[in-house]
Amino acid sequence: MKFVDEVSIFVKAGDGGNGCMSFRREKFIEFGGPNGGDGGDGGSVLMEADENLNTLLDYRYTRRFDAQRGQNGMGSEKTGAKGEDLILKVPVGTTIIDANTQEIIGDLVEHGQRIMVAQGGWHGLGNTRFKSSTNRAPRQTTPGKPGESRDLKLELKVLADVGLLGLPNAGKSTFIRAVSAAKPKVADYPFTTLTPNLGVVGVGRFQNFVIADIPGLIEGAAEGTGLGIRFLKHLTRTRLLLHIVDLAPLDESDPAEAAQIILNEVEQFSPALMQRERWLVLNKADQLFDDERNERVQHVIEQLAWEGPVFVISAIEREGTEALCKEIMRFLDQRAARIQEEPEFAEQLAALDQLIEDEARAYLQSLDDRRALRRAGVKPVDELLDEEEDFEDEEDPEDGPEIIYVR
Ligand SMILES: Nc1nc2c(ncn2[C@@H]2O[C@H](COP(=O)(O)OP(=O)(O)OP(=O)(O)O)[C@@H](O)[C@H]2O)c(=O)[nH]1
Ligand SMILES: [Mg+2]
Repeated sequence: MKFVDEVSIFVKAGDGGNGCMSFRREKFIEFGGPNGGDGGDGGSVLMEADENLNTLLDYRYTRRFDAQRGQNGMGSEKTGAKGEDLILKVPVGTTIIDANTQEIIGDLVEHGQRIMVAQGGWHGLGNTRFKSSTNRAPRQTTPGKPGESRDLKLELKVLADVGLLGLPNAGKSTFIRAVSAAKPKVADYPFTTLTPNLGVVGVGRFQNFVIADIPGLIEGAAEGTGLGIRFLKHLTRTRLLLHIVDLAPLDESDPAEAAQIILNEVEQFSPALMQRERWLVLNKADQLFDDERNERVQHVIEQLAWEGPVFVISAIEREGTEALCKEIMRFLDQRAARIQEEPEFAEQLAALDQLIEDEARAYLQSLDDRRALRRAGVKPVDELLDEEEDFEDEEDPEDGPEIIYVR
C-alpha cells in the first residue's frame, strides 16, 4: 500500500530583459544610428526526475522558486544574457499538478526526464530593431515579457519504510510529530488518528526515511472491531515495524498485556507479518522514576520473551527519539546494502513481502465476506462450528440455515 507525499510550491520563471535604446556616438559620425540591443530571455523553471531522491522533503522547507530574469539589452548592439533556467529535481514517480486548475501537467517517470512548468519571459527588443528607411533614429524599444508563474502541487507515491503499531493512546502520533514535520492530531483519548499519516524523517543532512502512523489497534481488531485492522495493510510493505507501548498507562493496566494484544491481532491478520523486523519502543518513560521504569521494562521483556531490540523513549519530551531514528536509518542502510550484495537475502525478503501481501489480502477478503454474510443474516461457518452440538443434533439440515463456507 502506498502513501501520497504531497507538497505545494510556487514557481516563477524569469522575466525577459528589456530592449535597450541607444545610439552610436563615435568621433567622426555625427548622426549615429540606433545600436540598442535586445534583452535576454528569462530563465524557465523545469522539473527533472532524479533517481537519487526518494521523497519531496526538500520542498517542505523552501516553497518558492524563481528562475533568473534575462539581462537588459545594452548599447553597441549587445544582447542581454539569457536568464539561467532553474531545474528542480524531484524523485522519479512525481506527478506535477497545476494547483489552481487541478490539471496534471505531467508525470516524471524516468531518470533525467524534464518537464517545463513555467516558461521564461520573452526578451524585449532594442531600438536597433526598429530602424527603417523612414525612421533612422527610432526611439522605440519593447520591454521584456513577464515570466510565467504557477502554483504547483507535487505528488509522490511513497512506500513507508517504517510502520507504527500500537494500542490507541500509546503515543504513535506524538512520536511521528517528534521526529518529522508531519503534524497529526494528538489527544488524550483513543482513536485520535482516524486515517494513516505519513512523516518523512530527516537524519543528518542527506538521509531520510518515511514513517507511517496508523490508527490504534484494539483487542478484537482482527475480527473487525474498531478501525485499525484495515489500516494494517498500510504496514504490509514496510521494512521495519515499531511497536509502541505505553509504559505508564493511566488505568494502571499491564503494559506487557497491552503489547501482547497487539501481537495477537497482527498474528491473526497475517502470521507472516510477525516475521517482519520489529522493534519494541516503550514510550512515556518521562512518567516514571528510574527504578519503576527499569522494572517495567524488564517485566515487558520477560512477559513477551522478547529478544529483539528495545528502545525506551519519551515521545513528548523527545527523549531517545533521535537516537532511535539514527538506529532506524542505520538498519535501513544495512538492509539496502545486503539486498545489493546478497541475492539470497533479497529473495528471502521478496518472498516474505509476497506472503504477507497474500495473507493480508485473503484476510481482508474474508472479513468482507463475513460482513456480507452477516448483513444477509447468515452466520459464518466458524461461528456455526462453535455451536457444533446443536448443529449436529439437527435432524434435517435442509430445514436449517443455509451453510456457506467462508474461505
Ligand atoms: N507523558 C507522556 N505523554 C505522552 C507521550 N507520548 C504521547 N503522550 C500522550 O498520550 C496521549 C496519546 O497520544 P497520541 O500520540 O495521540 O497517541 P496515538 O497512539 O496516536 O493514539 P491513537 O491515534 O488514538 O491511536 C496524548 O495525550 C499525548 O500527549 C510521552 O512520551 N509522555
Ligand atoms: Mg494517533
